[in-house]
Amino acid sequence: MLAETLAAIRPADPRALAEARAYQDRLTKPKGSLGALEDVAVRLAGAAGAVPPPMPVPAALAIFAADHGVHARGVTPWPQEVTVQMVANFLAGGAVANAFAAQAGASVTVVDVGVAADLPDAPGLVKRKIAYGTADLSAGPAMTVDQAVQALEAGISVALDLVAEGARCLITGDMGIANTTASAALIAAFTGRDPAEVTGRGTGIDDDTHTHKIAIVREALAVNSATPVGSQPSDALRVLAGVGGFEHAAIAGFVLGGARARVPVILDGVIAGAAALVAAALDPAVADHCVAGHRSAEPGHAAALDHLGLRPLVELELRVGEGTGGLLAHPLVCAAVRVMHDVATFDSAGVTEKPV
Ligand SMILES: O=C(O)c1ccc[n+]([C@@H]2O[C@H](COP(=O)([O-])O)[C@@H](O)[C@H]2O)c1
Ligand SMILES: Cc1cc2nc[nH]c2cc1C
Repeated sequence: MLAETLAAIRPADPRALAEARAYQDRLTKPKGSLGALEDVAVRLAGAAGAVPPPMPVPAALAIFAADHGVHARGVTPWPQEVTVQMVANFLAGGAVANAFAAQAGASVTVVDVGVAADLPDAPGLVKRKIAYGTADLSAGPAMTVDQAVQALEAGISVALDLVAEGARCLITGDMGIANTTASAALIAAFTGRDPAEVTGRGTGIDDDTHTHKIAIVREALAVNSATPVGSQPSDALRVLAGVGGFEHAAIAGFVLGGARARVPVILDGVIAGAAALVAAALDPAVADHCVAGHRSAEPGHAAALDHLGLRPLVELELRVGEGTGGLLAHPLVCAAVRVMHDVATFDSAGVTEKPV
């Protein structure tokens, strides 16, 4: 399924991109006056191969949940059980992501790809557990390449299923105590930045723990020979398996699945940024199908977005994950596309253009 998906992904359609850009300039507004929103609408036109692009509604949020062996190294103040407890909270509708999803009119699907506990069946829960958490990435590979592929394929099939059910915009979400450590390691590996530049404070840690966390990321990169990453897909898979998490792998698959279905994917925070680097290393064309919902407070997120060439729509110092930043950006993406559907042209409205 991974190979089939990679073979099916197409880059942005250059004709639709050019046509959308030219159309923006004919709408009744000064040229370029909608700033970055014009770029979003043009990007979606290129991704869909249509001008105007389809409205990105309804939206579907998928929260990929997993645990991390590196938790045992003291990289986060939170107990590992919070992952499974928050999964229950998402399913009961009580998390920030649920509130923001209600506001955005988005559905919420929770996917267990590696929580370190058994979960009872529940509406809205998709069970695709690969293992009960990863191994400690600072001691050796976090997972096998085979497990990484299984998690990628879980993400692809969740994306394709949501699109088959009618979703026309996919939003990435994550839950996993300690996953900002794996995110930092992936970002350092794929961007070549130093761990000290891209390792942040996650849910909130003191200076000593932050110094320790940077050292753990360095150990992880060294023990897994995770940098530099070569240009073959097998290199990307090896690095993902070495220092990633199951949710990173699944989110990378979710992004690939959206690109395959030509349905735009709004990326959330640093975990999604790290996962998108994996997806883009597997197929650079996926970036054309992504919108960066926001820029989180984690320093590695900006590094990931720069590497991907994506500009975040919202910057509110959010650092909760779950898909919250992606959900907040959804109405902006809708507004950008609606302009192309609803706004009159200078010709149709009889408005005089600026003399050239
Ligand atoms: O989305 C982000 O950029 C983000 C930044 C910091 C923390 N988080 C969330 O916090 C958890 C990981 O934090 P930590 O400190 O345990 O590595 C995980 O469940 C993430 O969803 C998320
Ligand atoms: C309470 C809590 C909620 C979260 N949501 C995403 N990551 C989280 C981490 C914690 C600790």
